[in-house]
Amino acid sequence: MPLTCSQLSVAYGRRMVLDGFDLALEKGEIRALIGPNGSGKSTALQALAGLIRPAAGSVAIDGRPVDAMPRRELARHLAYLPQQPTAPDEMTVAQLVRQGRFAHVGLFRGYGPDDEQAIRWALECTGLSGLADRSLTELSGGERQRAWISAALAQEAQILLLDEPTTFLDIGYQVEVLDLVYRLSRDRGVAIVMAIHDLNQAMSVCDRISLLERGSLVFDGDPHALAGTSLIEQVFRVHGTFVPIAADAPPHFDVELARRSSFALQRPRTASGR
Ligand SMILES: Nc1ncnc2c1ncn2[C@@H]1O[C@H](COP(=O)(O)OP(=O)(O)OP(=O)(O)O)[C@@H](O)[C@H]1O
Repeated sequence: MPLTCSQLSVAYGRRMVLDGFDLALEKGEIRALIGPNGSGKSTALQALAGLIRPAAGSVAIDGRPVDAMPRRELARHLAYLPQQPTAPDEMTVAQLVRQGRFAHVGLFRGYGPDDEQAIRWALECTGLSGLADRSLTELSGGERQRAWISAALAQEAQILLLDEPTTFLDIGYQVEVLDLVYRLSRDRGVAIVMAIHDLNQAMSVCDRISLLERGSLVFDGDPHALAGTSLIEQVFRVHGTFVPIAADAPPHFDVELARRSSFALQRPRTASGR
């Protein structure tokens, strides 16, 4: 079992934002973390990455607690891509991706052929080989997103935590990233947890789905099982139905667009009538 956590809870100050979160991530599994804004997805990913000290519970990789693991060793097992990563403006794509190898090089071992190959592979996978010498400021939002994905890939970790990896991407690159995630899991046995807002992409690509509501896990199971519940409607406060799309694929959620507003757009008139 590459990544596990049990009864993981995180508080910011006195406010508990993740409460009793459980995960048992298998080798090669793709797990979607879904839930409304502010439900705790990013917090869960940060806690899984060992970046936040939990108020309770613990995270382990192959049974070893991550908080006892030296950072470099942890980075060889686990790559984490936050929602809004930052880097110095002048950094080039190649430099950023090169940094992804930091866990594999050290005081006594510089960059070798293996590292150069991993960097080339990571750039190719994200279609960035031609932009390697561009600085990050000279990229579009989507290209920058792919540069960060590339850096995470160069890390060649067996566990990949991705926080909304398709957010800034056009539909073509969204599909490419999801295909890449699928190939990494199936061909290389990489276990992936990704926070994602597109429910139907999660239904199509992921083996299992964890649904969070106000910091609590309200569902953990496969997409077919989720489609058998009314949780999506309840948790996201929408109307819709799951509709079949193909015999061998999980159904997709067809949301009903009510074209109604829950708040008045018209400003109340004053006594003067204006
Ligand atoms: N550094 C912080 N300090 C205090 N509260 C925080 C901090 N980061 C997040 N929160 C709060 O914790 C809760 C969970 O936030 P989190 O970012 O994990 O949600 P999320 O599900 O990833 O949301 P989104 O879909 O909007 O990205 C929210 O109520 C948020 O306001």
